[in-house]
Amino acid sequence: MTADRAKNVEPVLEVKGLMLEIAGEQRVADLCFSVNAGERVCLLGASGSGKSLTAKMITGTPPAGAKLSGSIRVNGIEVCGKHPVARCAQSRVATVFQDSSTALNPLMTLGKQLNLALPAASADELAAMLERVGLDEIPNFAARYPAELSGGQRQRLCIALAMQSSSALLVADEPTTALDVLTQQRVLQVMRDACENAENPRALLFITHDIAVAAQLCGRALVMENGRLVESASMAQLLNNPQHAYTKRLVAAAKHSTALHRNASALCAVAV
Ligand SMILES: Nc1ncnc2c1ncn2[C@@H]1O[C@H](COP(=O)(O)OP(=O)(O)OP(=O)(O)O)[C@@H](O)[C@H]1O
Repeated sequence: MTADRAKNVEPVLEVKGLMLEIAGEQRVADLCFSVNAGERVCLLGASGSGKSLTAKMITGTPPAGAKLSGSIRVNGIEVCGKHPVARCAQSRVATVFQDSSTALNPLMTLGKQLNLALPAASADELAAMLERVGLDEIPNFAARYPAELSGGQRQRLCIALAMQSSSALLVADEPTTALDVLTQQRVLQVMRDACENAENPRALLFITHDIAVAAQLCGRALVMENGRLVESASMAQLLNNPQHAYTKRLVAAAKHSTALHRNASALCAVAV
């Protein structure tokens, strides 16, 4: 199968009957879903519901000793249980994880790491990339080491690098958690643009427990509870007519917090 045919005909990500067991305990059970090119899908769920383990199986980095079964196809190519370096270029996954501290080489300057990661990029292209994620105003950026950035700055750099990769699938696990609200908006826009790229539309699996952030970015939602998928719907359906008890609680809590924000803004307006 050619890359073009795979891109046009099959979903970029197709998960079927996926299971994961750690030390004899089932942590993820019978997952089935798919994500098409250009689609932004969020994976929601409470803490411990299995979102990160699902992301790790898709990216090829499950915990050591975990037992996987089922199927994960990226661009039509089976990758379940395959380490990232054993995957062919077409089936590689660009990733951004919650903790950016391990994604960069602590002993190499940022300039060197950018040149290694993107050898064909011109100085202008690198500057534009840094500007998109708000890192362009940091003095002596290229000469700094990762430890000389804040956690949020490191996270933005990792997001920018993932966006530059040619992978058709991006898996982002809580990528905006460490960011302030304005930077978060900027990063969401970068991810939106990467998926909507007309020449190379990407599929995004966005993992979060924050339904408000998910609603800004994603058109479709999957909800996990206790390692299982309990709801799958368009974002609009999920917000207007949640079906599962957990989703109902999540939506009600998000609406309550939005109402609180609205009241707080009204109070501020009165105070002024
Ligand atoms: N390496 C591991 N060894 C044993 N159990 C694990 C391991 N990693 C995760 N688990 C367990 O598997 C379950 C799912 O974990 P996972 O990290 O996928 O949750 P999550 O939905 O991403 O939660 P959070 O939103 O808090 O990040 C949890 O009960 C967790 O304790």
